[in-house]
Amino acid sequence: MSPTMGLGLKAKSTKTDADPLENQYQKGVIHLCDSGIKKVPNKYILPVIERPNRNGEEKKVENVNIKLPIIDFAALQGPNRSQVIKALGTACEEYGFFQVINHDIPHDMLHDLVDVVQRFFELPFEERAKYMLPDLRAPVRYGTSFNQNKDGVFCWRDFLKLMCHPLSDVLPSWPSSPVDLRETMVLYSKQTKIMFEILMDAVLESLGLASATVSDDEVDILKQCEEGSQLMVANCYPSCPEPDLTLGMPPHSDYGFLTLLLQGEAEGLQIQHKGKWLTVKPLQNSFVVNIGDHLEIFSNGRYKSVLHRVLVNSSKTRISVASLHSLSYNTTVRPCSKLINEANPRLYKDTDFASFIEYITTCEPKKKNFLESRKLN
Ligand SMILES: O=C(O)CCC(=O)C(=O)O
Ligand SMILES: [Fe+2]
Repeated sequence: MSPTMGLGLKAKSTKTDADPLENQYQKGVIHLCDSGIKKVPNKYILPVIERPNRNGEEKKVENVNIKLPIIDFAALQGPNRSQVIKALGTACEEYGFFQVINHDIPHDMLHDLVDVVQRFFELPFEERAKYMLPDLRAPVRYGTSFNQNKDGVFCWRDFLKLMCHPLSDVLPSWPSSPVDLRETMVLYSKQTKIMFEILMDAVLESLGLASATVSDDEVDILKQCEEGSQLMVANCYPSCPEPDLTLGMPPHSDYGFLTLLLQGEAEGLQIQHKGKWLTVKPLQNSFVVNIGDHLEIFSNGRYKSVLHRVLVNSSKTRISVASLHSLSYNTTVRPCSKLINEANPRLYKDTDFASFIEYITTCEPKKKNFLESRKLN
């Protein structure tokens, strides 16, 4: 007899009650949809409390659509910069999200990117499966759900993650099919990196850190961003027969400093604002930018990473491409010393990208639980 049984504790069942289709789900939702399913399998059905559109009132479109604060990228670099910086600071404090227009990334390039990503997701499963690697640090990773090794309920999403730094090291691992994928994604990653650096500079200015030599040891944070990490995540959310039962992505915050998101015409992204889920209205050729956990830490809580999630729909596949930027793998992220004083004591411990990866290897990512684990007291 096991030593715990006599104490009335339940012995762990040796019976395997694994779903026989578990293996199938690991292959992703595109694969699942290709098999012609008409209903959402239990594996994807959320508990009622976590489902979208729980009450009819949330369906009244006029109540839920939101136009995010707009940041004019061209104006940011012109004579009205100080006004734009002010608007940026307000957007960061009130929403944690903003929409960037008038940027200088050619629209053709955005179109080509979405097109090549779509063609990647349309490749035969065996071709995509070459990149299904369990190691979260792999420079290229194809997968499904949010964290398929940990998620109890699966999300209605497949993804391709590409690390972008250092490019010459990672590029040979990127998918070789479609043939134009590497070239298109390299061009795009370089453009988004430049845009990130310009936006970070503006964010620092909005925090009153114009000099940019701001970290404890007087290391230039912008320089660290320039040498930092970039992860591109292409998301595919196939149309779903019962979209009210599941989510494309669960509520989460992004780990880095800023995320630059390109979404197509299909709605789906929702952000949490004042306790409500609001749908971000897509604006053609613009970027949705949001604050990640590392910027929340760096700003010592002045700018907060905001929970967001993705709804799926029954009529069309949705594609999005997120570019996540932070410092390099082992560089410490800590609250900026100039933002700490008696009235604003230090709120967070030191962290880095490596600790985040370690955390999600061992815990189910839920909402902002990584950031919570970095809070002092
Ligand atoms: O697809 C979207 O709209 C959002 C994607 C997202 O939140 C992410 O990749 O972290
Ligand atoms: Fe996200």
